[in-house]
Amino acid sequence: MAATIDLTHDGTVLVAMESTACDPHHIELPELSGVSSITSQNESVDGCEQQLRVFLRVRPFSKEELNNNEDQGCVVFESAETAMLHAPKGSATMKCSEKGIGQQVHKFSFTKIFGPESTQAEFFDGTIRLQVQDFLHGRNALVFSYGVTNAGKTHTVQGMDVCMNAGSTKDPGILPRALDTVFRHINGRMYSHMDLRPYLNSDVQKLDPDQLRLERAAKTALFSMLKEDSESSRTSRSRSSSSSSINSLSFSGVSYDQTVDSAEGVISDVQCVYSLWVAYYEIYNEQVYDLLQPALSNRTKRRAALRLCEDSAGNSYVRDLRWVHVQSAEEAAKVLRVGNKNRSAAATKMNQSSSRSHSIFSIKLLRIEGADVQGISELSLCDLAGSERCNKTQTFGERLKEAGNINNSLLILGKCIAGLRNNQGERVKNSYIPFRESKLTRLFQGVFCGRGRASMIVNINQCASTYDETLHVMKFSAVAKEVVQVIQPRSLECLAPRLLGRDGKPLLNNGVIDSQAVDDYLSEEELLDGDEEADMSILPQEELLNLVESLRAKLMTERKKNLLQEIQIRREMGDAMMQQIMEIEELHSRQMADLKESYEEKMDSTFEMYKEALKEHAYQCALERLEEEYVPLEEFTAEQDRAKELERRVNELEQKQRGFALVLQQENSTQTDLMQLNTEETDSERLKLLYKEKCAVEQVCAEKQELIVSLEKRIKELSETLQEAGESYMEKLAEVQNLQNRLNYQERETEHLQGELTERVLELHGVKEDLAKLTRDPVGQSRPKRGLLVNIKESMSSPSSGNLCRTIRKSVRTTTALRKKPN
Ligand SMILES: Nc1ncnc2c1ncn2[C@@H]1O[C@H](COP(=O)(O)OP(=O)(O)OP(=O)(O)O)[C@@H](O)[C@H]1O
Repeated sequence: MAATIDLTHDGTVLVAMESTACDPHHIELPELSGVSSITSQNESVDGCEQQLRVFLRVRPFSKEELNNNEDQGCVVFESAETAMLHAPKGSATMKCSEKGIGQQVHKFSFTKIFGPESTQAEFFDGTIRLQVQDFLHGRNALVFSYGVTNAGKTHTVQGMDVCMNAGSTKDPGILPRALDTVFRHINGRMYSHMDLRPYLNSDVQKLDPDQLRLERAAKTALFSMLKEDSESSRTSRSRSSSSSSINSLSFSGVSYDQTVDSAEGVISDVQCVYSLWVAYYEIYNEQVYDLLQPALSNRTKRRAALRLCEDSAGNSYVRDLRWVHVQSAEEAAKVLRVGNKNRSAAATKMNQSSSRSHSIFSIKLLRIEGADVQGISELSLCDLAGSERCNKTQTFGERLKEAGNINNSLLILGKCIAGLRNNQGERVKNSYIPFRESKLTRLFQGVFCGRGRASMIVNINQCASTYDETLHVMKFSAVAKEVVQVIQPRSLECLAPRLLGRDGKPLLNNGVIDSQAVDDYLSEEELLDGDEEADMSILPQEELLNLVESLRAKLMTERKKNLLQEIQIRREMGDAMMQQIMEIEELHSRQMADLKESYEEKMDSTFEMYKEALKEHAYQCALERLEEEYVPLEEFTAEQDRAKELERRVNELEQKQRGFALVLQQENSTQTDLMQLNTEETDSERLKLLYKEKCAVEQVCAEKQELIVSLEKRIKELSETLQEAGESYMEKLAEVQNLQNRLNYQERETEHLQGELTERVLELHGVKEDLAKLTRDPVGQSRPKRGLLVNIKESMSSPSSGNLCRTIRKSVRTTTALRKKPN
């Protein structure tokens, strides 16, 4: 249950009381005249805001610690309210600060600081004496000690010898001193019978003679556990029957200052008598055990775990917890010693007598006038188990489990305190406070939320080796100090408790239970899970039947409401999913279009690139060849002219040769004639000339022939180069073709994906229809009520919603595939 926020008319934001904080039947009761006159002069006015009081107590070093060089000046006191913590070398804090994370020095302020030299008396007077006075004046009070293991919590709460389970207390702590103060205060006004016993959270039960006999026997049995000699018992009994006196106190170290009490104002109403009851229990491994119940078995020393319940107003109490009527401080001390014997203490590495549980000593004071109980108040002193780091303390097995539970409940206490702090202030957030997550916080939820005053004692040692843990505790206390408690007005808290008989029926007429009010105050959680922890046994049978009927009706309404809510949520979920799927689909199509476009662009550009490259290549090749075979034009023309000239001359010469041949033939024929006629000298000269001419012509012919051959060779080479260029062009053309084929393949794939998308859309329509059918289901159909989340999960796993899930999964797979594909 979270603390609610109340915005008052003047704009101040307060942490208001929880529903557990006030009793419906109490509200109806008129304020009692006798109560209002009992007002504490030292505390703040009722109904106001008050900061949680946080006291720091620093214990002195032991000899062993001094020998181990634990004194490194880690704790320095600046004033009576401020202390500085200096990180020692080697601590995690120092290492962090060396790396630039965090600081080496931390400053903390407290309501008051008590140094190592402070005495138990000084501490009591400066811290909870006022709360004890408040308790005597009818107000609830809670004091809890918090700190790492071996920091001195038990010493502070119980004192030197009590915490060691030894005999009498030499140097008593706040608990024996509180008891002492109470007994001195009510001295001479003790209610001599034990027939009025505390019941549930803040009610009183009238015991009949049988119950009374049992109560007496139980008390005797309890004290006999201490195996004290009969002499001392007799003395005790005689003292019990008489009024309490200073000499009767068992806490030998308590020194009593009469002036303090007189200054606080003694209750003027002499008609009032008091009955005092105490209980002593522990929370060990998240189980509540009564420290005053004998163990179930001698071997295991375990007792039955008790249940934590809530009364009809939501106030927590421990069911079947043993309340012992005490009539003197000595009896109270005995109760404490019996409980301490049973307390789960085991030696840890850091503390030879370490408390492994949160122990709570509760005192209930009944204010009786005539036959009526006018008021009841409770003072609880809680000695929390020490937080510890498991590796440092070398914790194993059972000890490790204990440490885990201890640390967890302290963590939740821290969360609750931080939650209370966060829920107050200017910009309030009504955040959830996890009171119900641990037994400890559940028990004290009421006090934290205004049903009394709480104060915290922070115990620390100054050892360098536990510096980091100590710093953590100090940080926790800094948060706690910011918590502002809004204390309920006395008019609500100090009203008379109900007086109930053996069968639980209220004995007072004006204490009639308003079933409607109970209905209103029962939380929804209790209604739904039928938790056995809401104790209804206090209601009479008729009321119970009415209550059951009204609860059944309420349950039906709740179920209907839940079903409608479920349908609404399903519809909203369906719409949200549809919206999501549409968005995914749109995204897909956009991605596909983009993809297609980019592929096309890529292909075009690649094609263009290859084309360009091919052209370039061909051009380059041509250029190279041209360079190799380049002949200037004039030279080529001149050469051609020469060739033509030579050809012409060859032709001329050939004609001439043919002419000569004819001539020679003719001359040969005539030569025979002339030979006879001409002289031999002329013939030979002509022949020589002709022969010379013939040789010259033949030489020119041969030259021309060579030139022709070389030209033909060049022509052949050129045609080969051309052929090569053609082949490489063909190759490039083939590559381009290949790329074109790939582009076609990609296009086909894109079409395929689009087809799949269309299929998904059709499936979606199917799912939408399923949802619509679901929505049309009749509202009144009874279904097993197992919680909204479970039903939603079931519906999601049902065959109809299976399609939806598959669709979503497929969509997600497609998206993932698409994301991967482009690369
Ligand atoms: N103010 C003090 N003066 C002298 N001795 C002290 C003081 N406070 C604590 N000590 C001693 O220190 C030791 C550890 O104290 P104590 O057992 O109270 O620690 P604790 O915090 O209760 O430890 P745990 O959480 O493990 O039970 C005891 O021997 C106790 O006597």
